[in-house]
Amino acid sequence: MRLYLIGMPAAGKTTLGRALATAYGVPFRDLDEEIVQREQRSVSEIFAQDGEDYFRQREGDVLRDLVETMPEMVLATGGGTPCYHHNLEVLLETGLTLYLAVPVSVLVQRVLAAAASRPLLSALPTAQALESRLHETLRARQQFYDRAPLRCAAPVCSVEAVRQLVERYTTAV
Ligand SMILES: Nc1ncnc2c1ncn2[C@@H]1O[C@H](COP(=O)(O)OP(=O)(O)OP(=O)(O)O)[C@@H](O)[C@H]1O
Ligand SMILES: O=C(O)C1=C[C@@H](O)[C@@H](O)[C@H](O)C1
Ligand SMILES: [Mg+2]
Repeated sequence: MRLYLIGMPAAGKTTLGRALATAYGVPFRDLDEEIVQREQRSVSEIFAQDGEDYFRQREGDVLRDLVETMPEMVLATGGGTPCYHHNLEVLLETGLTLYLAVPVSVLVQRVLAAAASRPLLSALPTAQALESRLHETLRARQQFYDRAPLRCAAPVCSVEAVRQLVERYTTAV
């Protein structure tokens, strides 16, 4: 099986993705981490040195490479992945996509709690500025996220809850 997790920054894609991969006994991949490994520099460095367009190009290429080489995996995508370079079509056509729908208020708390790991977002001057930015980003991305066949709306989405969703979906289609 190929299971793809999409959603906003700090939605829990990496955390839940790892746990799901263990539960299903398939390899876990994190698209941001794959890009970092191949580029030998952090996401922030790539953005600062070569710009977002370059990052999005790399993101699309690495996604396609992973899909071609990994018949089974749980993949945590980057927050913007489904919104660029027809990546969403790649996801929808090659695996099962789950949208982690987490309220902006929860995302704000998580970003503030782990500021060091998200320098771009946590550089915003106030919690209100962060909240506005996340609302704005979500508004633009919702149309992409909503095309996922599976959605987990609780702020805390358990491995068991996802397994049931997947089971129900795969027996219904
Ligand atoms: N189900 C959960 N309940 C509570 N906290 C969680 C949960 N899942 C993740 N977190 C916490 O929220 C933060 C973000 O989680 P994580 O890094 O998995 O998100 P992400 O979607 O991969 O983010 P990014 O888009 O930045 O890669 C982490 O600090 C993590 O410990
Ligand atoms: O939401 C976004 O646009 C991003 C989220 C991260 O996962 C990284 O892919 C990068 O920082 C861009
Ligand atoms: Mg992540």
